Amino acid sequence: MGHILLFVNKLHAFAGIKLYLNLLCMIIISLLDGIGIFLLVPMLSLIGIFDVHLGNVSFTSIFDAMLRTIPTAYQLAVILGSFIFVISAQALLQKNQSVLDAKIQQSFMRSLRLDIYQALLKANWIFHLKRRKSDFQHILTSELGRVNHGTTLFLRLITSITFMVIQIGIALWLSAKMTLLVLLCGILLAFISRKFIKHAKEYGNKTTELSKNYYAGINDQLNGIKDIKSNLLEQAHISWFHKLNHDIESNVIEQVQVQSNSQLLYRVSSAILIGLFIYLSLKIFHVQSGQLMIIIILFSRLWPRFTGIQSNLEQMASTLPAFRNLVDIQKECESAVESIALDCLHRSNPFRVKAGIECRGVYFRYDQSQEFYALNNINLFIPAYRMTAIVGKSGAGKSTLIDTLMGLLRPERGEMSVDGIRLTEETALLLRSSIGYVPQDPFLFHTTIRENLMMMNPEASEEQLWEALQASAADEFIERLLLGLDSEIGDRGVRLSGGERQRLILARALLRRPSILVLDEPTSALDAENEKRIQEVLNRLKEEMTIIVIAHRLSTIRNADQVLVLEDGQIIQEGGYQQLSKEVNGVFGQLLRYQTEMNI
Ligand SMILES: Nc1ncnc2c1ncn2[C@@H]1O[C@H](COP(=O)(O)OP(=O)(O)OP(=O)(O)O)[C@@H](O)[C@H]1O
Repeated sequence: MGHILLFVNKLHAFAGIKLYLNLLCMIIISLLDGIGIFLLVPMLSLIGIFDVHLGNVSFTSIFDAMLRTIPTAYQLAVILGSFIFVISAQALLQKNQSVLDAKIQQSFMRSLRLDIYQALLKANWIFHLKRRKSDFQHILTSELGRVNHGTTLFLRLITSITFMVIQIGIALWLSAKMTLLVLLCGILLAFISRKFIKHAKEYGNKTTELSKNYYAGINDQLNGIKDIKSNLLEQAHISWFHKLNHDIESNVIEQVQVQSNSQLLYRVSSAILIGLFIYLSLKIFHVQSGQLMIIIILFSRLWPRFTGIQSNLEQMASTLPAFRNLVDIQKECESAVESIALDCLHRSNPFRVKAGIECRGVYFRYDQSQEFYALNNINLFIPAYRMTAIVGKSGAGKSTLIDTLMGLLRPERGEMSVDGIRLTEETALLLRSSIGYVPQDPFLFHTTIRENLMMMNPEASEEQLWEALQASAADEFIERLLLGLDSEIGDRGVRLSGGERQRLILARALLRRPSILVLDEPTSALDAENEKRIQEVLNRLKEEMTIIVIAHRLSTIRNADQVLVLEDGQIIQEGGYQQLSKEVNGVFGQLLRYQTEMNI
């Protein structure tokens, strides 16, 4: 329940006065509802429509006196007219309150969604490395939907409780003894129903787990659809999907069974109680028929409130795990938040590297409970306006080193500096704002080429776009497209070849006019002709920026000024390309030899 209260506090902080206005509306609606229904029968009996004895029902004397001032011929019309007025006023207010309710709720959900999304984007890279992406999708869609439902239920609960309290007040005024008896039964019912709430919470936990697996599985399988189809793995995945859906179905049916059991209990207990009440009223308390009529009306109004609240609580219990999930992820994101506000970064001037980047005794581990260091005592200097290449076998630590240089990963030990200034978490972020990054697995959005490029620099002119495209050797293939820059490139750029995607990503990175250009395997998907073009491009760009490039294809880095060879997280060789290629027994010489042999 603590988690729900946390959200209620948030809702309170968010909606403020509107929440109280909503509550006030609810109170007035409840009052009008109570007045309209409860008083109709006694009023009709006052003018002799019903032959019931109202006896000593205290409030009737007030209305009796009022009715006497009206001519008899108009009394029925006045009573029915008042009834219609009260109920219509209540309906009108109810309509407006429903809209206000929806507005509060929807704007609260919008702000919640935005908070979570921002928290996710502002969390540091190591946080993202440790989590499954599908968990975020699950939270931002399914879990937020359940929290939305939980918030609706909570607001409905407040309405029901307000309604009930007011109607209890009116009922107490009508007949204290009978009302207290109904209340006692209500409390008894709440006590018996505790186990239903507990079950609902358990099913809620199971729902969270199952929907998390569903999202993760779907995500993985859709990402690997080509793999599935090429390797004829369809049947295995369909079986997985079948089983998971069966589990989801069973969970929902069990949940509905528990809910319908509780509904059965409420209905049967309601019938028993009504029978018991009528019996007690007539045989033990000897109440008059007027009072009995009021008691029946009162009971039929109050009891559904009790049961409504009860089933509301059960449904809320099943949404509790989603609230907990959301709170946990937000807390985790907040504890992993990058120290500088992103909007500050946009306001600050771009950082330009003048001398170079230095690492001294840098160590990094992905898992601090393990002994394995992905970077182990790294000492290096990357000179500005030069091309530095990082090479090594698979798993040597190249990507980890690049991520550390970009400030995505923080060294566990050691120091990093730029132009002699020590890199803190804050300055590392500033440094990142001046980096253009071309990843190994280029990601493009499902939109036009133009929009994909403009994301990096929304103010770029047509001329600047083509300049970047020329620099990355992407101009020719775009000119050939029917819609040129306005061509849609499909999901993750699927309508382009691997090499075209790589060149487009390079153009996008160049649009930012970065001080440092970081390329992770920039030519892995290029043919020899385009590789040569990229080589020339990089050679030219050296004059404007510092270039760091990871390359398995060593031909790409032929013009590198410095080559760093990594093995097991350590730099085992460094020097110019020509110098290292002459050291035939060195790792670089070996790598070069393997590649030359493979190309023959
Ligand atoms: N997110 C991670 N969590 C745990 N260990 C990781 C993670 N990423 C990489 N590693 C480990 O760190 C080591 C260095 O990995 P890294 O990706 O830096 O190598 P690499 O040289 O870039 O390899 P490749 O050329 O295959 O991309 C490897 O042993 C790898 O298993």
